[in-house]
Amino acid sequence: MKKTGLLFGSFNPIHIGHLALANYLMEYAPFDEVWFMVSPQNPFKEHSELAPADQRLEMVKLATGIEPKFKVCDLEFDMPVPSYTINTLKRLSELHPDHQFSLITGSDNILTFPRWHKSEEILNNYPIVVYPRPGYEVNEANTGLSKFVKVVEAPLLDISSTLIRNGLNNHKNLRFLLPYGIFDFILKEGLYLPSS
Ligand SMILES: Nc1ncnc2c1ncn2[C@@H]1O[C@H](COP(=O)(O)OP(=O)(O)OP(=O)(O)O)[C@@H](O)[C@H]1O
Ligand SMILES: O=C(O)c1ccc[n+]([C@@H]2O[C@H](COP(=O)([O-])O)[C@@H](O)[C@H]2O)c1
Repeated sequence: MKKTGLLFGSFNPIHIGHLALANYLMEYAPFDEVWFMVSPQNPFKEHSELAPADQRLEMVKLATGIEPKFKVCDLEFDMPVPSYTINTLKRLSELHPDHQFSLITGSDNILTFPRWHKSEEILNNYPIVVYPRPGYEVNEANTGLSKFVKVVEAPLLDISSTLIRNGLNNHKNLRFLLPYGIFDFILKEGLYLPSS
């Protein structure tokens, strides 16, 4: 069985915080592979704040292509929106019986987890690896999900896609907060600019 970590996200856009985390967990969880699952529509996010899904996917491919143990998954592109994680997990397990999937998620997301669609079913069937994000204190006791959730320490960069979008919106050059090639892609495609 291939131990596979699933990093679900909107990746709006992908930034070096995502890559650093995936890299660290690949080595220290450890995982044989980390799959970046690009969600076209997070059930909790406004459609209007998201760049087109195809361009977000393209950026994730561009950013991760250099690492053979990173895979990009567009399975949710052919599934109903919004993207409910339980449906994707079930589909993945059917398609890849030789993989043992774990969900990787930040403490920001685990705090809303009880409101996720069929969250109990996720808990009962998939290990969840949670890492703390600044401002979202979490430990095995306060998640209330202790039995199924493993909290891991990972070095984190205090960067978010929101910070990137806001900066770009203010004409800031944030080239080095983004994986190689992504800043140029964003400029070329005219994403996240005041006029777009
Ligand atoms: N700097 C970071 N370090 C570690 N994990 C991160 C970081 N930024 C995001 N993540 C995690 O990556 C996953 C996908 O995140 P997402 O695409 O929502 O990025 P985000 O930066 O949180 O975006 P936004 O600011 O738009 O909400 C989530 O589990 C999130 O917790
Ligand atoms: O399944 C749900 O009910 C659910 C509720 C909230 C978020 N999610 C998923 O969690 C992932 C993280 O989203 P984001 O936008 O914070 O990167 C993304 O894949 C969402 O579709 C899933």
